[in-house]
Amino acid sequence: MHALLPTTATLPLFDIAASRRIEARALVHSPDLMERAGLAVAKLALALRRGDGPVWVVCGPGNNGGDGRIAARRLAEAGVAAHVGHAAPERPSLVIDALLGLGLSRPPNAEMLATMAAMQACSAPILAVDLPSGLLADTGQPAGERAVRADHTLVLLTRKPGLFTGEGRAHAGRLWFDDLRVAPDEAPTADLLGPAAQPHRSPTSHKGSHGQVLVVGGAPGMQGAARLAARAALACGAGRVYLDLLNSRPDEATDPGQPELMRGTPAELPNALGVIGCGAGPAIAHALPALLQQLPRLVIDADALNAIAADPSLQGLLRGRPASATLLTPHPLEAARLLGLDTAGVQADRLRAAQELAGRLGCTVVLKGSGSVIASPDERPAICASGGPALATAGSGDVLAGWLGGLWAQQPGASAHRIACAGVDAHGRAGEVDGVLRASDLIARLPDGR
Ligand SMILES: NC(=O)C1=CN([C@@H]2O[C@H](COP(=O)(O)OP(=O)(O)OC[C@H]3O[C@@H](n4cnc5c(N)ncnc54)[C@H](O)[C@@H]3O)[C@@H](O)[C@H]2O)[C@@H](O)CC1
Ligand SMILES: Nc1ncnc2c1ncn2[C@@H]1O[C@H](COP(=O)(O)OP(=O)(O)O)[C@@H](O)[C@H]1O
Repeated sequence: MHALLPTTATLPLFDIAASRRIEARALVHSPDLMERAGLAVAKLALALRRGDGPVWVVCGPGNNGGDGRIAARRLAEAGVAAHVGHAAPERPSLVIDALLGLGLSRPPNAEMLATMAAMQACSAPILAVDLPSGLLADTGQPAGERAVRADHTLVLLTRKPGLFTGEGRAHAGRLWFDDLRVAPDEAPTADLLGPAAQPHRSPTSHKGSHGQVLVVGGAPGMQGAARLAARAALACGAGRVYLDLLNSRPDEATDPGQPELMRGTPAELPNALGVIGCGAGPAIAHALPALLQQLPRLVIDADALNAIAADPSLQGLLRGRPASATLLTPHPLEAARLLGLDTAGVQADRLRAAQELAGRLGCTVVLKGSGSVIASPDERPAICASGGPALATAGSGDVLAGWLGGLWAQQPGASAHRIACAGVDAHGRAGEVDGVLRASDLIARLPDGR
């Protein structure tokens, strides 16, 4: 058993169907899986309980409840009072939530909701078994009006995608994992991102070796967005970074605070990697047909995504681009516009929404938000568990777009999917600070992308 985050390597995630298959095959050789699960829960409970009071074990009707009952027996064997039932004992030292796990199949009824509310009202920490009760393992959304908000979750046998995206992070608390000594014997449903290896930077390299980035955006009043993207591409290590500020005066400074940035246009830089849309406003719509047809690699963000959502002919141009040449970075509302859904429809199943969008438009998609999802045609999707609420600040998405552009400019042979995985994870890790972060500070925190 060990803490799951931060990850030091990319790890496999398995959805409910895959977890069931793995469990069924493992049970043939290891019929004592539930004993192992209960023992692991009891061990963690002993480490987590606060004070000397009894442990309250809330068991449901299925195997999740079975794990809880075994944990209660093991705790009793260790000399700790374990109270199994749906009413809280006096001053519990810990609550074990073994009400519902992988088998959650419908919104919890009133009785279940009342038990969940009673657990939540307890002052003792909550340890969820496998999943916080009421949270859907595949999507990270509550099945009904609420799911348990645990302080800790001990994930068993397989890591489930819903723990890392959508509402999963907010409900699971600190994540622990025990594989119950079973090695998964099928391909994962998705990857949980670990840190990417840094690309090599040759001692004889020169600025021409590290690519060109052209940032197109920053209409009057929103120039900061494009400047943040350009600064991030520069900080990442791109050899040359140019800005094309939309509707700017010819004598307007590109970025007074960043003298390394240069002015450039798509016509002058036909081989540059384009980062387009940051702070662009509606004016980007006119520039998009040429950008989509001319620039070999594109990171498309913000207003460029909205313009594409509103214009089927731009969607056609996007679909006509070569494979692995385009990376879209929508937040949930932008993704909803592109899919013709509302935001709730996207958030209801983020993995599926990102895959659907990637398939429809033939692009790599980074669906941003807690647990960003990376999806591409013909690639296994990935979920990024790094990042946190410090990233919920204006401009952090512009920094991401610029960072992705800077990484990709330096690695022209890498697929859009690989760049997205590497860049999103680095961006998330740089954003893991207590309190608040300004987008420009985020650039300083990002490791250089060599
Ligand atoms: N079988 C084994 O050996 C192992 C089982 N494990 C545990 O088993 C769990 C899965 O067990 P189950 O498949 O029995 O699933 P659960 O225990 O999660 O739930 C299934 C039961 O809950 C009921 N139910 C589902 N949704 C409900 C709702 N909204 N309101 C009321 N009742 C509802 C179902 O009708 C069924 O009776 C895992 O999450 C994990 O905790 C793991 O320990 C691995 C080993
Ligand atoms: N609570 C959070 N947890 C993890 N990442 C977050 C969170 N809030 C925001 N982010 C990340 O911050 C970035 C915000 O991007 P975006 O919404 O486009 O902002 P902006 O347009 O202001 O730059 C995305 O990469 C998103 O995934």
